Amino acid sequence: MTTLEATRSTGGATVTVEGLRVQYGVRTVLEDVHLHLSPGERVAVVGESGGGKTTLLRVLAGLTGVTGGRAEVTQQHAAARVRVMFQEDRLLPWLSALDNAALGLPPHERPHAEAALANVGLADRAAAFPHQLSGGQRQRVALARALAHRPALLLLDEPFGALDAMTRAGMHALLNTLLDETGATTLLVTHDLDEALKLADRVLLLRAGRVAVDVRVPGERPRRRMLLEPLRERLEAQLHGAGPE
Ligand SMILES: Nc1ncnc2c1ncn2[C@@H]1O[C@H](COP(=O)(O)OP(=O)(O)OP(=O)(O)O)[C@@H](O)[C@H]1O
Repeated sequence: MTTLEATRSTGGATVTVEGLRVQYGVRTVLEDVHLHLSPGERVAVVGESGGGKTTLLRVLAGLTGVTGGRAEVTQQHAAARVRVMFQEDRLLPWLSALDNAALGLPPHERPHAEAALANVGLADRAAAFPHQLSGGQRQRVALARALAHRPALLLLDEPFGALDAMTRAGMHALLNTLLDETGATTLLVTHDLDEALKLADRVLLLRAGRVAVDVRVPGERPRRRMLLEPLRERLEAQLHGAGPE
């Protein structure tokens, strides 16, 4: 088994969201959201702060209940494996990088964690504890942990928000390679339009709890930045409420 085979998911999940409504008390955070993700599709969700991005991700993770409508994550008509990666690495300080990557896996699946750690370039730091690793390395362990579970749906909530620009660029390249290999359906919440355009095939813009824009990113990956400039400018304007929808 090669390391990439070990972390390859069994294909991507299908996500179906219909008429989704989420309220916290009297406050409506998501309203009449419709969304369909095909297996292997990569979608970025952008939008103003408080627009409901994280809430949508949490609904798909099963962490937040819905008030109305439905949200389903399936694979071949069964519930699909879902993993979430957050802005904070959420590593346990008393566990080694490998033990963190293997957290929650049954013992016979531990080789998947070893393979995932190798895939993020940290095979030689398997015995290191989180405090002995840089911020970028810790996020790579967090990514390895998510991938070791071979998720059919990978949910990323501002996963690189706390990293410096250089480290973030390295993570983008790594994530693109690993996602190509795993085939997982991916939903990325980000504030960074460049990150969205680099990693996703489709960008959703949430405004006031609704999908205001749902646009396909043109061209094949890796995409030339210059070709994306018109879409970037359009999304930038829409993000700040200035552009037409
Ligand atoms: N558990 C909760 N109880 C009450 N209100 C909440 C809860 N979680 C989120 N909210 C509110 O719901 C709204 C949407 O929050 P959410 O985190 O989904 O937005 P977001 O688009 O991800 O924002 P940001 O970009 O700032 O992270 C916000 O106004 C937030 O204060």
